[in-house]
Amino acid sequence: MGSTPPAFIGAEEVEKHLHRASLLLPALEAALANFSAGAAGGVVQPVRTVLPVPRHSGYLGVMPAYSAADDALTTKLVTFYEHLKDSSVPSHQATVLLFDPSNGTLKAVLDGSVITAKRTAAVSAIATKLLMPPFAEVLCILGAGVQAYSHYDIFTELFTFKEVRITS
Ligand SMILES: NC(=O)C1=CN([C@@H]2O[C@H](COP(=O)(O)OP(=O)(O)OC[C@H]3O[C@@H](n4cnc5c(N)ncnc54)[C@H](O)[C@@H]3O)[C@@H](O)[C@H]2O)C=CC1
Ligand SMILES: O=C(O)C1=NCCCC1
Repeated sequence: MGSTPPAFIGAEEVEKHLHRASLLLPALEAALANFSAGAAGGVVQPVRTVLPVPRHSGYLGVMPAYSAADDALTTKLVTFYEHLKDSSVPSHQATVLLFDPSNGTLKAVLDGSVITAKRTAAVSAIATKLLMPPFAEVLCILGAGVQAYSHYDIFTELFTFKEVRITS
């Protein structure tokens, strides 16, 4: 590790930077296009490694990626556990590590849970923008957890629905 300790960017600060979910769209659209372009797009993103923790009904996922276009080297670490009723611990918890790609120094440790919530919903919204039939007027959400909220936020920011139905 370099002499300067890595910055720690907590959930509140991440949330502040991404206060409108749609702020993520341009960066994600570019990243998805780069990924889809194969080697020419300069994205290296191996399939996520998932380590089961069967004794505790959980998993640890490791998700490294490098983007040449952004010169960004990062990995997300995400745990996801069977959600126990009334548990105060979220079923999914994540941390993002950001490295200096030129020398491998760890530059920042970011809360990854807000990023996971908003990124996942934003990618759903991008797919929906391309695939949604023009006459769609009801938004249906299965589940009422973290992703339900983040999907509700961005979908109602970007599209107009007559009705929202949530089942959980
Ligand atoms: N592809 C991706 O990048 C990501 C995918 N996910 C996935 O999205 C899903 C939701 O994640 P979170 O909202 O963070 O979880 P969460 O634990 O916060 O919420 C899950 C919700 O689903 C409800 N639920 C459980 N079984 C159900 C059923 N049979 N029918 C209807 N509702 C049911 C629960 O009551 C709860 O409201 C999970 O499957 C998760 O693994 C989550 C994060 C990223
Ligand atoms: O991409 C993610 O983040 C996750 N995907 C599926 C399950 C847990 C988290």
